[in-house]
Amino acid sequence: MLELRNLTKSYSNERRVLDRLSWIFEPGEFVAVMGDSGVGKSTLLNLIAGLDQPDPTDEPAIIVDGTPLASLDDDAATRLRRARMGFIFQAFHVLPHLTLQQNVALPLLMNGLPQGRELDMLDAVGLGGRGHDYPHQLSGGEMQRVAIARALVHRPALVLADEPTGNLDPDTANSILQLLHQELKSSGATTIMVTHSPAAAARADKVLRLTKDGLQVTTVVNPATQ
Ligand SMILES: Nc1ncnc2c1ncn2[C@@H]1O[C@H](COP(=O)(O)OP(=O)(O)OP(=O)(O)O)[C@@H](O)[C@H]1O
Repeated sequence: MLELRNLTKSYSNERRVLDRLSWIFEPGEFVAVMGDSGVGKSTLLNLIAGLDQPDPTDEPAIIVDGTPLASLDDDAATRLRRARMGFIFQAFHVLPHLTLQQNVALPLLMNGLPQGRELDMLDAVGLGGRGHDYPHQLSGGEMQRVAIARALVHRPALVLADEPTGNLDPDTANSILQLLHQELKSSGATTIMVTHSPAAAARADKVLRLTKDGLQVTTVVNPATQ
């Protein structure tokens, strides 16, 4: 589904953040990415999302569904991102001037898909009946639920999540993770979740631990994820 080949990223010719990282993400796999602060976890997500460019290499470094990202022009990359990816990023805030229903419907609108599924998604995340509310009327946990609904509404093949429970209390974080896990498994999306939380990582099928020297892989044996 997604292949990384010798993915390398340096900022301003200084230290390399990612150094020849290679990995294959299988369809439907839920993978947690962990590692020390500054090791390059968010950089990895940004590169996969096409929000930042890797160092140039001879062979393609990021291949999505067999297509090298670097072979796409800006328009084609935007279309791929819009149609095939869902984001749960702090930077992709829920838009304050749109209702929850309008926020969740945005990916449908942008992909020219029929409207309607946003209501099912709001129901699925426990916010059915609140579609006409505005984001400022929500708690932090509810806001994350909206972000999850919006990330999944257009049935993306690849979901990228950066610390989806980072600023939530443990109980809320746990219920959000449970919800995310359930929605991801029912949609069959490949998921890459950056997290510092061992509890969050324990829900994943695999944990990639980025280190300054390379990559360690832990396979999480968690009956709840099978
Ligand atoms: N735009 C940028 N310009 C220069 N350096 C950057 C830029 N973005 C990130 N870095 C540096 O790259 C390194 C990796 O950053 P990144 O945000 O990917 O780390 P992280 O593993 O996600 O960290 P954390 O767990 O603290 O969020 C850091 O040293 C950071 O300062």
